[in-house]
Amino acid sequence: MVKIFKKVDNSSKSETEPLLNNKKIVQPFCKKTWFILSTLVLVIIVATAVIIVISSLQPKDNPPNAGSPDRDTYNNVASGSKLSPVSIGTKQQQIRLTSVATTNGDYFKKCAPIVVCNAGDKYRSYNGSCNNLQNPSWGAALTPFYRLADAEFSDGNYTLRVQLDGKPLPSARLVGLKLFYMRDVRYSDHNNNELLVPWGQFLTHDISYYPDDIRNATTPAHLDHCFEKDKSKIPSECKAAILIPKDDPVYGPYNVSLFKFVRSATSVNFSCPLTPRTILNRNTQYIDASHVYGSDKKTADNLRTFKNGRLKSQILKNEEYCPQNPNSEFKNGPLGPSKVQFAAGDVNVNQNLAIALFQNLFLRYHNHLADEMQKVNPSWSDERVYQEIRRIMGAIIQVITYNQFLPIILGDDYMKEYGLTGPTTYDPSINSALAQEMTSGAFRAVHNIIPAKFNFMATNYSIVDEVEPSRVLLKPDLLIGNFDHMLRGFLETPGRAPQPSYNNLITNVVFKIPNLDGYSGFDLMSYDIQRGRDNGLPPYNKIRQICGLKKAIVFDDLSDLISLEDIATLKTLYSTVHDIDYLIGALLEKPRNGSMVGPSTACIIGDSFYRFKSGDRFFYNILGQPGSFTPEQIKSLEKITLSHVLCLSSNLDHIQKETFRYVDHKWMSNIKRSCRSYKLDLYPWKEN
Ligand code: HEM
Ligand SMILES: [Ca+2]
Repeated sequence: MVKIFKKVDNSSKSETEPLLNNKKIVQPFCKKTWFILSTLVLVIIVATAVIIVISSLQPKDNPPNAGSPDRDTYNNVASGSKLSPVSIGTKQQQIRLTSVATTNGDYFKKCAPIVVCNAGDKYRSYNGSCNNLQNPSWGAALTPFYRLADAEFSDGNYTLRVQLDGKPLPSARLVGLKLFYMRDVRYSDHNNNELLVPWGQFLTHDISYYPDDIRNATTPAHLDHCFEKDKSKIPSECKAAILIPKDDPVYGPYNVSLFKFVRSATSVNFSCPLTPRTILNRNTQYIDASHVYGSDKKTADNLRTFKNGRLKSQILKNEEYCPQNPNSEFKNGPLGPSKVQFAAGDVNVNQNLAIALFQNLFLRYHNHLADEMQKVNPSWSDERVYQEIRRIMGAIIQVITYNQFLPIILGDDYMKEYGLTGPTTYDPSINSALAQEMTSGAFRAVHNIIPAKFNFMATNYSIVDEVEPSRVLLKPDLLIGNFDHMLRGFLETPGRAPQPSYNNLITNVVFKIPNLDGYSGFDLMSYDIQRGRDNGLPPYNKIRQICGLKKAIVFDDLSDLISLEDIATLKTLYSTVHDIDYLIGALLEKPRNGSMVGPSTACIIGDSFYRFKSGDRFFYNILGQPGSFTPEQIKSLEKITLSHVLCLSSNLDHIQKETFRYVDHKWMSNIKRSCRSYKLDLYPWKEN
């Protein structure tokens, strides 16, 4: 029997009265029941009042997230500390970080171009400007990374940080070796496949790019002189080179004594001499598919056919790929001549096969959607189709990131705590620019899930090739003809379990340059640590404070999150607990259950993605803006998973809905869905 309930005004009676066929049903209701119920209600009211009074007497530095697993940690926050995160709201406690940096406004006061915006624009600008109408340059390409805390340099402005006792920091290579050498322990993650890696990198290239210092383009050659006997001949760039210890198990036998490290370009390269060193992000700092289209109009126009909204492409072995870049500086890259150098919205498209695969997937997806949209709206111009698909692509990358990727990296609890779920309310006071602490620190900690090898898999799941990253640096030729093999390999291989170390190859022999005398190589971890120092990242202990974790006074205070064994090694490397590099602390922290990262990483990632969502006027589920999607369009977009993109842009025919989930093809193949079931419904875009 169906009961329909309707609110009635007469409060002397029960609040809701069941109606059936609009007739009142008389409920049996005796006086005794009425008495018991009202007594019960009275008791509840009194008890609640007592609880409220008691809790209001508690000190104000209560844990922002009482009841969560982080409760103890938050209890340790010094009360009133300027660096403490703030929790807001009562129903769903949310954590907000407050930047304590003093320099975030400098560029905008001194160097930002004057931008005139049209508040009614439906589409994003190419370079991200005019997203925030009060601060039109916020988040635009070629504006500074945001800082949560002031930069830390030993001279305040430029020179790499030193330890509290004045000694130089330990060599980045030495730190990596002592803590992580041959520590590849928990190899496989049987919940997730390897696809998290190319997605993580693809997402990174949407929001971040800072090239090496172009004023010092000759630096690598300079660095050959770092060991001159005549000290006056040693170039100043050597101060940032990464020293390799003599007893290095990999490089020692070849007498390789340093990694050539080139510092990043700063605002000085762009005629804006700010101090301290200020790094400009070359890509738009919104999740807006700028790596597909470009972060400026010239790049975007070069990638367009100007017909039917399509992007330029080339056909190789009967398949569609990104267009060739005839001007690529890597046609004769470190691995020898390369016939294939792709052009895309981000210059790093050819860095390795995984990112090249994803740039190509999204190029294909754009063209597929453009064709479909033209069918739905035959009268639309090339411009209209192109802009509408560009807008949809940005939205799809957001949907996949927030619905599929972040819940795995952060876990559901952090997702809720940092306000990364559900509808979005636009807040123009939020600058969504990418934090330096994120791009040079927290997000790089996810380098720990990069696998040592990429498997190429045939349709029968047999592995036809295993490719080490060192074979694919800046030379994506191998992708041609292997597109589906590579994609299948990522989908069908369990991921590398998150762990403190990076894989052994990427820290030792990746990007090995063959045919050179001696031995030359690259260590991603050394570079990540050094990049943090190059960009003036605050050390780990400072980030702990920003994140509301306990400030350590002595090394042993780290035992709340780091093992005693690792603390013992840290003591041999750093003079004090205040000197530890952020990335190192981030990697050593024990992740919270259900998350892949530790609290000080989750905090910076959580804050960043909160700002990318609430500070982006064009975020896909913000309503009431000229660029907003309609509720029907949002519904259609929210049905999208990465599996849609993979199905439509490859020859794979069955993919699971939870795209990043590892599905053992032997036992669980029935979880996979036919690619025919994945289709973006463009009907809500149909115009009469
Ligand atoms: C095959 C996989 C990957 C490779 C080979 C790779 C390699 C690199 C390299 C060489 C750099 C520049 C290092 C420097 O000189 O500073 C870098 C930067 C970075 N990577 Fe990765 N990475 C991969 C995947 C990922 C993933 C999965 C993430 C995160 C989820 C990530 C996040 C970052 C970030 C945030 C930066 C700095 C951003 C920038 O350069 O603008 N990477 N990566
Ligand atoms: Ca972007």
